[in-house]
Amino acid sequence: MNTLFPIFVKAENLHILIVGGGYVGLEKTTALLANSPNARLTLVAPEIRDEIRELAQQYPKMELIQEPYHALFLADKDLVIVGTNDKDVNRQVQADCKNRRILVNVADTPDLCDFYLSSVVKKGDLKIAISTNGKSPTFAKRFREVLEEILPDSLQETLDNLTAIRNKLKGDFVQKMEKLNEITKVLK
Ligand SMILES: C[C@@]1(CC(=O)O)C2=NC(=C\c3[nH]c(c(CCC(=O)O)c3CC(=O)O)Cc3[nH]c(c(CC(=O)O)c3CCC(=O)O)/C=C3\N/C(=C\2)[C@@H](CCC(=O)O)[C@]3(C)CC(=O)O)/[C@H]1CCC(=O)O
Ligand SMILES: NC(=O)c1ccc[n+]([C@@H]2O[C@H](COP(=O)([O-])OP(=O)(O)OC[C@H]3O[C@@H](n4cnc5c(N)ncnc54)[C@H](O)[C@@H]3O)[C@@H](O)[C@H]2O)c1
Repeated sequence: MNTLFPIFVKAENLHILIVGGGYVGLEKTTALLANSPNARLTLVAPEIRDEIRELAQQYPKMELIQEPYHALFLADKDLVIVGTNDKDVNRQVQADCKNRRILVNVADTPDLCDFYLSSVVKKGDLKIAISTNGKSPTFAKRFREVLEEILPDSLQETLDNLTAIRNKLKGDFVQKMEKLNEITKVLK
């Protein structure tokens, strides 16, 4: 059964810890910054890839700590993503997070994840997150490419127009809702 509940997080309101500075650390850092360039990120690992160091130079709210993980690094963190090449470390981080009620993603172990990252389609203000319930991240990536190809750039204009109409509409909540539903029938 697919019981995942999708939400859109204002990552800039959070302090996120990434544990591991290899390919997985790079992939998850890139995904976060591509969507939320103002997110406060701390990455901890004894070895950190050069590409991650370059990102840290471009994003002032990203901090690197070149040390092995310690539970003390969880202080003040809201969300954690772990992807080291040491399964015991990954499991320890997950257990420490659970003890502190911090949401955690263990990249290579879906069963230990409180949340998954998704493939993200972006057309201006429209954002679509795709998940396959962990079944095939590659399918999610390919489906993102399909949607990116077929969604027209004019979507932003539609959204801007609808915002303008929404702000101008008079009447109570129900009247506004009925009007907006009427106007957008052509989109079906
Ligand atoms: C969507 C995306 C978001 C992102 O990471 O930003 C994402 N993985 C992406 C790519 C990708 N990851 C992997 C490949 C190699 C091919 C393959 O295995 O398919 C490719 C393809 C590539 O890179 O081309 C390997 C892999 N991934 C996971 C495992 C462990 C396992 O399944 O057991 C392994 C095996 C590791 C090993 O073998 O050791 C697990 C997860 N990966 C997820 C997300 C979560 C489920 C999302 C969902 O519900 O669909 C979940 C559960 C946890 C998480 O990571 O959050 C991003 C595409 C972004 C884009 O381009 O749009
Ligand atoms: N979910 C995914 O998308 C995905 C994709 C590919 C691989 N994986 C899996 O994720 C794991 C990591 O892969 P990788 O390619 O990033 O490995 P990698 O070898 O490139 O990097 C491992 C990183 O873990 C760090 N590390 C090791 N011990 C640590 C500790 N005690 N504290 C903090 N950091 C520590 C290392 O310093 C290094 O930065 C592998 O098990 C791999 O199979 C997951």
